[in-house]
Amino acid sequence: MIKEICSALLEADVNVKLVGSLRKSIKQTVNFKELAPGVNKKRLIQKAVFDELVKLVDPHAEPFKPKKGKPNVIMFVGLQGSGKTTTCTKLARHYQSRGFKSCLVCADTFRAGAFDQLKQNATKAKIPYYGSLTQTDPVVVAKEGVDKFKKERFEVIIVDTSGRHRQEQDLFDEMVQIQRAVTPDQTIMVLDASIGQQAEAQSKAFKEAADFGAIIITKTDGNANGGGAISAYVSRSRAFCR
Ligand SMILES: Nc1nc2c(ncn2[C@@H]2O[C@H](COP(=O)(O)OP(=O)(O)OP(=O)(O)O)[C@@H](O)[C@H]2O)c(=O)[nH]1
Repeated sequence: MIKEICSALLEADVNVKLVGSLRKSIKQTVNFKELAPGVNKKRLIQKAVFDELVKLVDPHAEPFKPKKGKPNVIMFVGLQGSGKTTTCTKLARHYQSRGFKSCLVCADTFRAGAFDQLKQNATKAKIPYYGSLTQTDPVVVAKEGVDKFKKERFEVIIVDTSGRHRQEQDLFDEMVQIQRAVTPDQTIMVLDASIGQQAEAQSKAFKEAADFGAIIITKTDGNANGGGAISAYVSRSRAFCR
């Protein structure tokens, strides 16, 4: 059974070294020689695997929690099409349903249609939003939006930024400028699960530029390679957004 589980993890693009250490820890945890008769071995292995996987992604740090009664600015960064806009709205709804006055700011002036997309998502989710069809400087839009919502006493202000690649220095500089302008309490990097082992280099580049505090992995529903992103992430020892 352990062999099957390890094969499944390898198929899901989990780093081979991680699978090896996982296998070792499971074998140490489940000592077959000393098992009492009648013990359900299958259950025991399942629990050991589950515990090890949880340990693997445990950031050993308290996840970011917004504070009531004050503005908490969250900025999203990530590659093009990784799912930032979609996830921003999901997170805004998540906090809204937990009693936080939440809103969205579209600082993506790069992609035509980005503001419309955010508007559509936000309207559907009944989340107030801010953006501009005429202002081309994302730093200005981000600052205006955050200032406006702060004045209106919003508690969770989520800033969506445009997608960028680590090779695009100008876009990276722009991301840093937005970060300086809105001084977020938390920066979240969004990673598409299908990126696989590439995630490590990407997250390293983003970490060095924007110093994110958490990662959200998207599209785990449609792709079997989520393990690559997870293992790359584990190697960078960053906190998952929970
Ligand atoms: N299956 C699946 N699709 C998703 C998920 N998250 C986002 N998408 C889809 O992925 C596509 C890109 O998502 P966006 O939210 O626009 O990504 P983005 O990072 O804001 O894109 P840019 O602004 O161009 O950088 C859209 O078609 C989404 O519907 C997810 O968790 N699962």
